[in-house]
Amino acid sequence: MEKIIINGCRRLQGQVDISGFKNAAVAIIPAAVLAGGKCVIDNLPEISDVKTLGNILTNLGANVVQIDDKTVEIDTTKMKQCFADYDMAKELRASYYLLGAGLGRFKKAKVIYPGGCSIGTRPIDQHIKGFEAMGASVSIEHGIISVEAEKLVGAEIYMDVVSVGATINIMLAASMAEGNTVIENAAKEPHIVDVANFLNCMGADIRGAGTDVIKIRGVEKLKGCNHTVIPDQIEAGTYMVAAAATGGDVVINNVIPKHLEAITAKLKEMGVEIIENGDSLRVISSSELKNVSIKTLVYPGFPTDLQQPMSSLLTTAKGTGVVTETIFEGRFKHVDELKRMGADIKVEGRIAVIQGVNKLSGAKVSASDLRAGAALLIAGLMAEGETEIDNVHYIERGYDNFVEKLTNLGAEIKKIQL
Ligand SMILES: CC(=O)N[C@H]1[C@@H](OP(=O)(O)OP(=O)(O)OC[C@H]2O[C@@H](n3ccc(=O)[nH]c3=O)[C@H](O)[C@@H]2O)O[C@H](CO)[C@@H](O)[C@@H]1O
Ligand SMILES: C=C(OP(=O)(O)O)C(=O)O
Repeated sequence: MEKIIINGCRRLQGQVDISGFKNAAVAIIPAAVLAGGKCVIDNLPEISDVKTLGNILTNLGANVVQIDDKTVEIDTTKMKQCFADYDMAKELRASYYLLGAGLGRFKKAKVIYPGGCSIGTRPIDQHIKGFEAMGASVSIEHGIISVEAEKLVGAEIYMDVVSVGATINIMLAASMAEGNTVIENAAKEPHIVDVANFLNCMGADIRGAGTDVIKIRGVEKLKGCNHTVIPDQIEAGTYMVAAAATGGDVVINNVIPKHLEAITAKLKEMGVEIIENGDSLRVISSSELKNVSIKTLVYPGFPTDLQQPMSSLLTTAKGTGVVTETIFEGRFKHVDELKRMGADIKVEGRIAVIQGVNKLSGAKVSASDLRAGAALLIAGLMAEGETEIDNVHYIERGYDNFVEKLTNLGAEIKKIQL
């Protein structure tokens, strides 16, 4: 077992380079199944979700070669089917992208019902609705989802809820369906655009990604290609919050500032100075920050993945902040841990009311999920004394080399093996 130990109250200063986007990478790796050829994917984050997906593809007959720390070559030529190993696939939610990719290439696939972090229910009815509209039959038995189509045919699909996962899964399948697919009320997140760019580079014909209407003309065959994953907006946002929370002055490199507008606006509202310079943002905190309210929304709204880290920052901001989580009902599990550190937070359903206190104090806390872990890292950096965080494996699902990156910024943080 591993733990993180942080000695708090150190001002973060310096520069940090942001890695490739986890939530794009975990869709792009399964998408390589569609190529039936060799793809080279770089700027991948060094995180456990990426490693697990590489292992799943290897197990399915793909040749996955690590070229360097951030680059893999995936050759899916010899793959014959897409029935993912149960135990491997249950490690992460994103294994469900093998459904869309397998359906597109082999006209069938089997994957465990979504696993990953426990942040509330992760329904897939919109994915199923899309697959069925294209002529697939879908069954769920013993926790395994099976999809199969004699003929996959493009369709007009109106999404009842805006879903990132369903939009991507339908794009994957539709890329190799016969005829045209239109996804209405599609999600617009940056990772949708990145996956669409990857598919188009493989020879797909997708237009409109990044808007709420995506049009896909199915093609018979795709081919391998090279792709660079976009920067991780959530990792970037987490370091922005960490800088703000420690009275810091940090330059965050390799970002797309447009993807960070929601978090930038909120931090500015709190009194943080943010200076944009090309693909870098400099975050300069002030001694007294004002509390704000946030409401998680689909892109370009405030991302649910940053709600927990942001909540830590609000615990010592002056006044009252209201956090409304509209996407995942189980995303307040970090709150009890923050209270252990002295935070004043009341949760009522999907709303948390945070009353700013003077300081947090270090404590032994436990990460319940990936972004709860990020929230506790930030709280530990803010707190007086020592904070001990367990369940480090959750944080490693999504944060590339975070101990090294934070140490380089002046944090006193170490990982210990027990
Ligand atoms: C909109 C949103 O913020 N999506 C985030 C969500 O994507 P993820 O793809 O996991 O979640 P979705 O975007 O699919 O879910 C959005 C909402 O739609 C609901 N839903 C989803 C699918 C479905 O078939 N039926 C249904 O009702 C979900 O319960 C949720 O309330 O987590 C990812 C990983 O943290 C993030 O990268 C995404 O940005
Ligand atoms: C919850 C997350 O990931 P996943 O949906 O892959 O579990 C996340 O990235 O915050």
